[in-house]
Amino acid sequence: MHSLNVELGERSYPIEIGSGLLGNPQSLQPHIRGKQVCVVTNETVAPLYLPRLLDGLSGLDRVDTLELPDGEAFKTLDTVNRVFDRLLERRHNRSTTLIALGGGVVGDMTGFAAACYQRGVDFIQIPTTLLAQVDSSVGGKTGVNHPLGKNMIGAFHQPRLVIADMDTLATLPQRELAAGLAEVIKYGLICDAPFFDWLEANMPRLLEREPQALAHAVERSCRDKAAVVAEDERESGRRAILNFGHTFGHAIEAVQGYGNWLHGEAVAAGMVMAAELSRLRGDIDAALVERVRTLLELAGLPVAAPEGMGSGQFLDAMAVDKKVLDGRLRLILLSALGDARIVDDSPREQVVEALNCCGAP
Ligand SMILES: NC(=O)c1ccc[n+]([C@@H]2O[C@H](COP(=O)([O-])OP(=O)(O)OC[C@H]3O[C@@H](n4cnc5c(N)ncnc54)[C@H](O)[C@@H]3O)[C@@H](O)[C@H]2O)c1
Ligand SMILES: O=C(O)C(=O)C[C@@H](O)[C@H](O)[C@H](O)COP(=O)(O)O
Ligand SMILES: [Zn+2]
Repeated sequence: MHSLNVELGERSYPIEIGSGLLGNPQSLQPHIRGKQVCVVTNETVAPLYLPRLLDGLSGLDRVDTLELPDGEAFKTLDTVNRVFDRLLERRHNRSTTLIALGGGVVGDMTGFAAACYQRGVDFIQIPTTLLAQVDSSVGGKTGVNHPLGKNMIGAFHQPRLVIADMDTLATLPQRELAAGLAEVIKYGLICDAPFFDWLEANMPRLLEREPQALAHAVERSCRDKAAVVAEDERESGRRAILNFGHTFGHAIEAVQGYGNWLHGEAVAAGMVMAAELSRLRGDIDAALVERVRTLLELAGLPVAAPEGMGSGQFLDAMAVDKKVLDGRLRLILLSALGDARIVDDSPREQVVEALNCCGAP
């Protein structure tokens, strides 16, 4: 087992990465402060992993469970309200701990419920998708979507513990594995050039789910993310680099309808758009853009805009991005492999040209 720490003073917490962690009371129970927990999961993950997790929780006074409907389309306030209903029906108090068992959708909503319930209770992340293990379970961004924009309602609320049990990846559909690889590749691009080189050499091993390769990718990604979050917990500066590809990607998710393009797929295409824009500004060369495209394609990810989605639709949807300041788009662009920065002076025509390069007329 590998253990990392997210260093945030009194809000610091461990990320435990390994095999056989789910049903082990020793990995979980020392981190549960009260004697009550509510496990929030979904209808797909519950039959696969809830019984094993419940073994790891035996001995507590109260263990309630809640199964939410599955899918990005259900990442809404209405669904979070079902968590509040369950907690109130079962008289959970401020000493309760919510446990998110599932992918990023369950994690983001459970974290948001934990941030709000009785003004804030503990929560633990048990991510079961690659994307959630390498990204969404770490860093404390929680929330839900709005029809007009992705993750528009939310809160920063750090978990007390993250447990990434690598065994859960065995049942993940290949399309979901690829979606997680998009965020893994993101770390190489924004802050870890040697990791990008490693990914180029080892992508076939990851796609074959070789345990050592997957464990290395999860650990390295979590390490990279934890370092950025420790520097800037609430995204007042550097943390925004974790949004590389996301302004374009969130536009795709919203315009296509939540769940039609997976988050990781939309981010993959968005990263190519951001790389093209970086090239048009003269910051990186065409050879690096090709490396980005090639690696994403090798991972089985889309590298162009959805069919029929034009640059006008992109720009409209991108105008609600949370990074917009005084009406100006702020985009995360590359200065080099492994080096990203926030840019607020890209002319509209150049953004349109980058979109054109990626198949959006
Ligand atoms: N908070 C953050 O920092 C952050 C970071 C990145 C992404 N996100 C959010 O995360 C969400 C995407 O998360 P995701 O990619 O995990 O999607 P997801 O939560 O929808 O899970 C993908 C699918 O896999 C299923 N599943 C989960 N674990 C499984 C397993 N072990 N075996 C088989 N099936 C399994 C789920 O039921 C779902 O159908 C998006 O809403 C995105 O905005 C948040
Ligand atoms: O943790 C972060 O910070 C991120 O930006 C990680 C992203 O991968 C993630 O998709 C996040 O939810 C995007 O946040 P948003 O604030 O841009 O909606
Ligand atoms: Zn993301």
